[in-house]
Amino acid sequence: AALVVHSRMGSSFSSSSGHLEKVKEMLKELEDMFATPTHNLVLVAEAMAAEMHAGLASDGGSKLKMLISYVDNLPTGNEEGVFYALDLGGTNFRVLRVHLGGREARVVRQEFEECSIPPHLMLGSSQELFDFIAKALAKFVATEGEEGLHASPSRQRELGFTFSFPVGQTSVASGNLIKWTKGFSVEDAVGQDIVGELTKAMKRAGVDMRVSALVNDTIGTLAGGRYHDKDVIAAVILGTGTNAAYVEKASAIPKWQGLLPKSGDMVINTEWGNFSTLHLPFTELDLALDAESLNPGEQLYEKMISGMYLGELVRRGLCKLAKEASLFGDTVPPKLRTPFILRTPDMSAMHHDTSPNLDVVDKKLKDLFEISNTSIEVRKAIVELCDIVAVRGALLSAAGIVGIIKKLGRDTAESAGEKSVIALDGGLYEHYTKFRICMENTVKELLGPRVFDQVRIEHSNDGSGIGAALLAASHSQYLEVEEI
Ligand SMILES: Nc1ncnc2c1ncn2[C@@H]1O[C@H](COP(=O)(O)OP(=O)(O)O)[C@@H](O)[C@H]1O
Ligand SMILES: O=P(O)(O)OC[C@H]1O[C@@H](O)[C@H](O)[C@@H](O)[C@@H]1O
Repeated sequence: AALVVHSRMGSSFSSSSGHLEKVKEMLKELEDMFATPTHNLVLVAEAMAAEMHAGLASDGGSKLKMLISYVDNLPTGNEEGVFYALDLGGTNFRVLRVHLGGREARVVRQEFEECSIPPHLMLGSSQELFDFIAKALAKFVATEGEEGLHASPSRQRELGFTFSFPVGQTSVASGNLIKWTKGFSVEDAVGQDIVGELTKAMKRAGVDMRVSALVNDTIGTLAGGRYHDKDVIAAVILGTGTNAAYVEKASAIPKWQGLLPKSGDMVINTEWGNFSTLHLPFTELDLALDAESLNPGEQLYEKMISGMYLGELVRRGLCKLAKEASLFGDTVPPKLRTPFILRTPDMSAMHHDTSPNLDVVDKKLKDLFEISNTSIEVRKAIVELCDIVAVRGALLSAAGIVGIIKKLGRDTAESAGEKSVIALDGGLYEHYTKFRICMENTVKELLGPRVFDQVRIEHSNDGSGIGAALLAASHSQYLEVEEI
């Protein structure tokens, strides 16, 4: 395979004294530990495709749950009316109102409110979490003006619920929470029907609304992406967590016991964050992060790639350099030991610092760790560490995407006729430029130019919100009535 060429700050860092010599040596060790050469990426991609097959063959057949979404037809573009969407992600929570105007008008109007999820609710009770969501929804519904009433007169409002956690769907509008991921651990919600929990909370909050679709955010993004581009076949989220969904042939799902859908398609939520293979470059930093996480042994691929964890991996690398190479002098600055104090946005800001004296790095060190008077060489070492961690995440994300393309048999010159569009979203993808560029370049390197010509990676901004509203519309209770 072609040599993967990716941006590396690399050799700009030179040593001027003994301790810097040790820092440089250790950075080289870390670079070797994090290395994912091309032949490795090819094996990771092949392992992803194989695990996808295994996960479709039987429940428990793979670390990839390959969850059936019961979404067997994606939006047509004809959807009309006012629909609501709730989008519960790993960091943010949004309520949306979308006025759909059908094929011509498309999205007539979209309003939304976003807020960060109070951290204590991520570790509290199910009722506290869902009451918070329902109360925010009640407040937002109250702002609906005349327009909404005209668009959907005397109808019970309907809602698409985007829920960014693994759910064992029992229908398109019901499903039981399998486990929490990222920073959530609301124990009494595990195993519960998420729609049931929300419906009870909406009643308590006086909201008269029906949940007509419960979808993972990757499915919402896929639906939102397909709404604008018929060639969208998969969606990937690189946000607080990471995941992918794609359109599978219903006949290629041995574990599917239901009737084959008319469309012949079934959207699958791969839950690829839980992917694992021997070909992943596990380092001591990954093992320690996993052991001390809320979900040890779970989501190992996600913990190497996604926004919740990249900054934490850099922090752990800095601790190692401080302890073993005296990066910041004879002691380890106390704040450096605080888990998750270095968030990925901070890492990204340092990584993208183009100032001659790396002033952004200097400011972050002061603001976050109360570390000052660092030399330019130390700051360059920190940027180099950010690059090592980010590049590995980008390379592994690219290998995952190529794995899906392989699973769909679209990685060969024979399939060159078919366009394959991958809808991408998530705050990490959207804001971490070096990560995004490295990932996209790597997909191209791994597929080769001919096949890559038929593959497009598109940013589907906020696809999951619109997508959830579209899926609510296409599964509306009123739709059946009209059809009859
Ligand atoms: N400037 C940034 N640089 C790098 N990563 C970022 C930046 N801003 C946000 N992120 C990452 O994106 C994540 C938020 O992703 P987003 O998709 O917006 O929300 P959610 O994960 O809740 O769906 C954050 O957890 C953070 O890790
Ligand atoms: O949008 P977020 O919060 O980054 O979530 C991305 C993924 O995060 C993973 O942890 C969840 O298991 C997935 O279901 C989800 O799609």
